[in-house]
Amino acid sequence: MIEVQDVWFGYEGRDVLKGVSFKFDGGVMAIVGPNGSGKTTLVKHLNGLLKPRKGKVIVDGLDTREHTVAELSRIVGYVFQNPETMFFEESVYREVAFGPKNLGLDDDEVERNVQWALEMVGLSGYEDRSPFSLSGGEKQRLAIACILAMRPKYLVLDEPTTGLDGRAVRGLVKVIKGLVEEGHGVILVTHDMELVLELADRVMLLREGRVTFDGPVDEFFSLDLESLGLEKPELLKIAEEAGIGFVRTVDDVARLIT
Ligand SMILES: Nc1ncnc2c1ncn2[C@@H]1O[C@H](COP(=O)(O)OP(=O)(O)OP(=O)(O)O)[C@@H](O)[C@H]1O
Repeated sequence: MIEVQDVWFGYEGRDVLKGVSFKFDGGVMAIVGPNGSGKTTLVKHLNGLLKPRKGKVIVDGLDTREHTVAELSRIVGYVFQNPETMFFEESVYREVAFGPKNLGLDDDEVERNVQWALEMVGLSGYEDRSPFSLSGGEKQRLAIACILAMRPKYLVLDEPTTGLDGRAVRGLVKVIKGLVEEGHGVILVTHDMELVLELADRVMLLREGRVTFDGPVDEFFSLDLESLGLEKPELLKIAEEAGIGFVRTVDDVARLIT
């Protein structure tokens, strides 16, 4: 369980998070909100990269103030925005092995974790490739594998679809669904409403450092999104025009109109 209790945080004396609270115990939660509302700042608290000025973050019983990022990263894995900037090894294998090696796992365990992580993201067979030679979508999946290889229970993905084309996004959606099936809790920070519709069970809306909505995905999409500067997914607009109510996928639409 991730518990965020009345968290306040600011940069240079300016408050960016103003009393954020929520609990997360699994499934897929999307964190959405305008630019600068504090989404990245909030999720950096979940593995201890940032510590609250006031309030608490507890992950599986550990207070993030009392534990290192390395310890907390075994529970909450954080995949950065623009992950390609973090690659530095000459091969995909070495890149993915870096995290588990750093945790002090033995060679067999490192090998097992790397193979499992690459398989989960559909990059088995890419071990000897240079990370820099991969496509945008493959780089995003490699970044996920690097974090997965440390076997965290929860995964935080910060803007994972930025710069990806439709095919790469579909690959990523498949990866995330696979992780959820394996019992991982996933927190998605995103502006991509199509992704929210397809994947999220729950949506949290941040505005100016405060949670202004936290509820099920269908309730979220019944809000006046335009006034929040967010675009309703095309699929939902079509479903509304056809009078079939809330749907999440094209398959739902097909089922409901036949
Ligand atoms: N290291 C930093 N130093 C100073 N100010 C920062 C720093 N990081 C973020 N900020 C400021 O804090 C506020 C919240 O930023 P944050 O990145 O958390 O928002 P966000 O909701 O993730 O935005 P976006 O959707 O644009 O990624 C912004 O005003 C930003 O300029």
